[in-house]
Amino acid sequence: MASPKKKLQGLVAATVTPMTEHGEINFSVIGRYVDYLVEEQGVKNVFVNGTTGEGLSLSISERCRVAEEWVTKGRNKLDQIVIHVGALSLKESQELAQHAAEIGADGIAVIAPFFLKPWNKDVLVNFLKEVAAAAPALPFYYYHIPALTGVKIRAEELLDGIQDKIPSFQGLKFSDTDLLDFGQCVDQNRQRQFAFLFGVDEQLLSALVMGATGAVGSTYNYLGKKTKQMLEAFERKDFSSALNHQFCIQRFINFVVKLGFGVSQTKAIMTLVSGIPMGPPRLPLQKASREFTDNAEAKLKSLNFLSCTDLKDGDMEACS
Ligand SMILES: CC(=O)N[C@H](C=O)[C@@H](O)[C@H](O)[C@H](O)CO
Ligand SMILES: CC(=O)C(=O)O
Repeated sequence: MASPKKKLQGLVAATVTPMTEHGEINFSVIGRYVDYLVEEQGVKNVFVNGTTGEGLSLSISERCRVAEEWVTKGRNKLDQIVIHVGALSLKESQELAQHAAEIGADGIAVIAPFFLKPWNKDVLVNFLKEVAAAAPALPFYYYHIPALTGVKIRAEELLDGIQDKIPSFQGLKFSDTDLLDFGQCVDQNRQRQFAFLFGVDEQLLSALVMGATGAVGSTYNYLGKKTKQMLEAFERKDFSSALNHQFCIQRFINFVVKLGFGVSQTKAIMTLVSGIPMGPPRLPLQKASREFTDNAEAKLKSLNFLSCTDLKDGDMEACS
């Protein structure tokens, strides 16, 4: 699948990695997961082994097997499967990149190494370049997530001249709230066909205004359909509807953020909404509490985000 790819756009679900109660990867439900995303959420792109997928908590061989399962089960159903291959060890990252190419993934993404860190742009670009070179035919995306990596080199600075160093560079996954940096990434690269994928789901509308061409996020697993309504409203320049949709999504995210929201909670919500057992996360994460799940369920219902037969009439909060 190394032929030139059509641009990655629209929604991309950052997938969770299903696990058994004993903490082993539950490969057997990935086929159902693909069908759920496509049929129930209308989401046809996935980002595998990233933050939400606990990629950095998996062994290299587990990461390879998870990637293989998504590629196998997603064949002829998904549009694009991007594999996150970032690692602290350049060698491991290269091995994962090469593996992604061999199995026919559609792209690879890499975060900045975050223990021994690159302290300037040139060093970071050199690291990324070495990874990209292990899979030169695969579209390469830089995954900017400074709050988690602690690497705060601005994306705008990183993108300057990057294609000279990394010919397969295809875009940016921007998981930060600095819209000045994001806007300048778009503004300074208008002539290039880069994908600008935004990664803060609660602020996607602002990023669309700044020129985002798509979005990668955890909530598109279960709010994909809702978020598509916002994208469609934005496309037809119905900004007031688009804002209503964003506010509805924000009401949910704001609610769960206050309860404590992360990968564990995403797994619990996704289990609840899809009916597919995603299982607990792996240590150091802890399983979401029953109380969290009950509260999240009630909120999803009150916002009309879940099909529910016993909603009270005239529920003022419901979002259409
Ligand atoms: C840190 C993190 O996991 N960010 C995700 C993707 O980048 C987002 O999809 C968030 O989960 C989402 O925006 C909710 O805050
Ligand atoms: C959210 C996201 O993009 C990730 O899980 O990596």
